[in-house]
Amino acid sequence: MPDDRRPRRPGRTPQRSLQRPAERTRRADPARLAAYTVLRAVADGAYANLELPTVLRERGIGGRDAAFATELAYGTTRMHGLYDAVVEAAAARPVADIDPPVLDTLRLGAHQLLGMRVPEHAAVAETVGLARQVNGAGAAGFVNAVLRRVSEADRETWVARVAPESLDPTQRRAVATSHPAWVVKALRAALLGHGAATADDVDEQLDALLAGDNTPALVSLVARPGLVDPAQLLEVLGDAGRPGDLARTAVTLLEGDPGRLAAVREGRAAVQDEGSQLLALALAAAPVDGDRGDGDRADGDRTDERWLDLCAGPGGKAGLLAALALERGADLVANEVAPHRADLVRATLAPATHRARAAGRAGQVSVRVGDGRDVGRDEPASYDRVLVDAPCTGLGALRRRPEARWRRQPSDVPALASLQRELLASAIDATRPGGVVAYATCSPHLGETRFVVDDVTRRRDDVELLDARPLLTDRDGRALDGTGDGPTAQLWPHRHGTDGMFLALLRRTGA
Ligand SMILES: C[S@@+](CC[C@H](N)C(=O)[O-])C[C@H]1O[C@@H](n2cnc3c(N)ncnc32)[C@H](O)[C@@H]1O
Repeated sequence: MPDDRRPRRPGRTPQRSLQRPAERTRRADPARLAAYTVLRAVADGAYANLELPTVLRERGIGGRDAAFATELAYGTTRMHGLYDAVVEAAAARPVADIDPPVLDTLRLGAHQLLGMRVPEHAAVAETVGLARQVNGAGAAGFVNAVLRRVSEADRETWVARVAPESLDPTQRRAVATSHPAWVVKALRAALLGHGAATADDVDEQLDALLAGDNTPALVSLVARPGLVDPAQLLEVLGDAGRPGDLARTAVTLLEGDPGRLAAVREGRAAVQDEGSQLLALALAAAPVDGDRGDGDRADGDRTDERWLDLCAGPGGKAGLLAALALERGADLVANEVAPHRADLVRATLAPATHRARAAGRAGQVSVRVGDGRDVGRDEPASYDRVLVDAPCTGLGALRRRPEARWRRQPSDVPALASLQRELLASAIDATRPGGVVAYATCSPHLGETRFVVDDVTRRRDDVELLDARPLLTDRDGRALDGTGDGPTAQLWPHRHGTDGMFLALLRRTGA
C-alpha cells in the first residue's frame, strides 16, 4: 500500500522499529499463547467457551492473566470480521492469501491495538514474540510490519476507512460491527417483523442490536424455586452479586466464577440467561383450560399435572420447569434426541427430583431419549403444558457465543425451519384440549419464529394463539415493555438485556 493512502494519527511519524533486535521478545507470554491456542482450536471446530477454560486450567493461568486471555480470545473471535478488513488493508493483500495460523496472530494483534487498551508497544512487541514462537521467524517479520501499520491509526479511523459511508449500508454495518452480511439483513428484517422497529427507527435499533452482540454479557444465575432463594445467593455473593434485572428467579453475578458457589455445584442454582428464565416462568404461568379427565390424583390438580419439555438438552429450562412443576405437584417429562445431552438433563434434574422425594411431593421428573417429532403420535392429547425450545440458529445469543456468527450459514435456516415445524406440530398433538404449548427459540430470525408459528397454525383448526406478552413479566409481575405487536413476543439484547428469545404461546382447542 502506498504510504500516502495509509491511515495515520495526525502528527505522528510511523516508527519502523521500536526495539533493537537483541531486545525483541523471543517467546510468547502465557496469556497470548493461550488465546492463540483457543483461536486455532476454534478454527478446527471447537467452541471458544469450552476450550478456553480447559487451556487456562491445564496451563495454570489465573487472575489477571486469565482475564486478559479471555478478553483476547473472545474479543478476537467475535470481531475478526472487522480485523480481517483492517489486516487486508494494512498488508495490502487479501486475507485468503495469508496462512491461517499467521492470520490468527494478526487478528490477536489487531484486537489488542483496536479493541483493548493494551499499550501499542506491548501489543506489537508481544504479538511479534508470539509469532516468532508459533509461526516462525519469517512470519514474525510480516506480523511486525502489518501490526505497525495497523497501529498507525485508531479504531474509529480504521472503521471509517474499511467501512466507508459509500458502501452499501448492509455491507458497511457488516464490516464495521463484524457480522456476516446475511445476519445483518436477517436481524433488520426481524426488528421490523416483530414490531420492535419502524421504517423510521430501524437503522438506529439495528445499530444498537449489533453493538449489543459485541458486548459481553454479565453472567446470570437462576435460583431454582424450592431449592434455593435468590436472597440466599445474594447473601453469599455480597458485593459480587445483585438481583437480576427482570426475572424473579434471577441473580446477576458481577465477578468471579459461578462454580465457587455451593448452590451452583449442587444444582440448586445454575448459569442461565434471564430471557430463558422468563420463558419458562411464562409457560408455567399460562392459564390452562378444562380437565384432562384421565387423572386420578388426590393431591394434585387434575387440570395441570403433566408437563413435557420436548427438546430438553442440556436442561437449562427443564431445570427451572422441574422446580416449578414439583412445587405444584405436577410431573415433568424431559425429552431429548441426543443421548449425551439427555445425560446432561438427568444431571441437571437430579437435585429437584431428590428434594421432591425427600419432601414427599407428588410430582415426578423423568428423562427420555427420543425424537420429539414422534411424541405427538405416540402420546396424543397427553400433556397440560408443553415446551418446544426448538433447535435454532442461535442468532439471538451471539453475545454469549463468540464464534457462532461465523459458523452459521443462511442455508441452515430452511433446514432448521422444517424441523421446527414438525416439532411444533408434534407438541400440539401431544397437548390435551385446553392445554398450552410454548414454542421458543433463541433466535429472532423470522424464518424460525413467526413464519413457523403462522404456518403451523394456519394448517390446523385445533389451536389458537394466546398473547404471550402479558406473561413475560418482571419481578413485580409487570409485563415487559417492547416485546412487540403480539400475540407472539420477542426479547432483545439491546432492549431487555437478555438473549434474543422468541416466545409463542398456543392453546389446543379441540381433539
Ligand atoms: C435449543 S436446544 C434446547 C435447550 C434447552 N431447552 C435448555 O434450556 O437447555 C434444542 C435441543 O433440541 C434437541 N433436538 C434436536 N432435534 C430434536 C428432535 N427431533 N427431538 C428432540 N430433541 C431434539 C437438540 O439436541 C438440543 O438439545
